[in-house]
Amino acid sequence: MRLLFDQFMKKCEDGSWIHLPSYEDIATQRSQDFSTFIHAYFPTASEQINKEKLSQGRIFTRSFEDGLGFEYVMFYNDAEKRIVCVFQGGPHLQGMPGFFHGGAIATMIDATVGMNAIVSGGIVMTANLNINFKRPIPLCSIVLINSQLDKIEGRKLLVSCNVQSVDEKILYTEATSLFIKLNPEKEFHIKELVLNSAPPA
Ligand SMILES: CCCCCCCC/C=C\CCCCCCCC(=O)SCCNC(=O)CCNC(=O)[C@H](O)C(C)(C)COP(=O)(O)OP(=O)(O)OC[C@H]1O[C@@H](n2cnc3c(N)ncnc32)[C@H](O)[C@@H]1OP(=O)(O)O
Repeated sequence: MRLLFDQFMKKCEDGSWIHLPSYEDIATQRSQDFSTFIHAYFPTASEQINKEKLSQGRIFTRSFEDGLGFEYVMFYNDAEKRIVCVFQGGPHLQGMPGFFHGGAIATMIDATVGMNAIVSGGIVMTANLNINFKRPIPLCSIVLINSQLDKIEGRKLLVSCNVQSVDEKILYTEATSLFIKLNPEKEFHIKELVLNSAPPA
């Protein structure tokens, strides 16, 4: 994992790739904006969200103890509209004995294509996610999740993705997704927010 991280960090040196911040980096810097964000985009639902619970909110993929759940880092290439996620799931993501749970794989795919759609299109939500599980992924192995923005049609963003072994010899999973941009008139400049929270390359 460290070796792959260093290889991608090297690619960041000429500015073609960007090491994306973790959700915690964004949340720590902008948690005071979360209520404003919810109120702007989900005015009806905002009344149903318990403010106390909101302050305890944690992104699902970062809610496990270190090393047991989702360990990952994402890199973004703006020119190619690609995000590569280097993912090493921990032992608490087991489904069939010895392999990752399909829901855990789906979660990481959603997080990766979702981040691609967010930096490309602003505030979006997943409307559809289609996944073909082609080979089981051995528990605790390191994989690459390669996502690509294919098309933007009005409010719709189509993002595809595959999950491969690090040597690219095994294709584990393929997915396509549809994201819908919410209330475009209330632009939240999420791309700047995400990129400005980026840790130094
Ligand atoms: C201060 C801080 C700020 C924030 C910080 C953020 C930091 C970010 C960093 C890190 C994030 C990590 C990233 C995670 C990513 C994960 C994302 C998720 O998992 S999202 C959860 C699951 N998704 C839902 O819960 C959606 C539920 N669905 C809805 O809310 C609506 O259905 C929605 C918004 C998707 C669309 O509803 P409408 O009312 O806006 O739009 P309509 O008119 O229905 O659809 C627009 C067009 O799209 C088509 N469409 C909609 N859904 C479709 C579908 N399922 N299949 C095909 N077409 C569909 C429609 O037919 C329509 O097309 P025509 O304009 O007529 O051509």
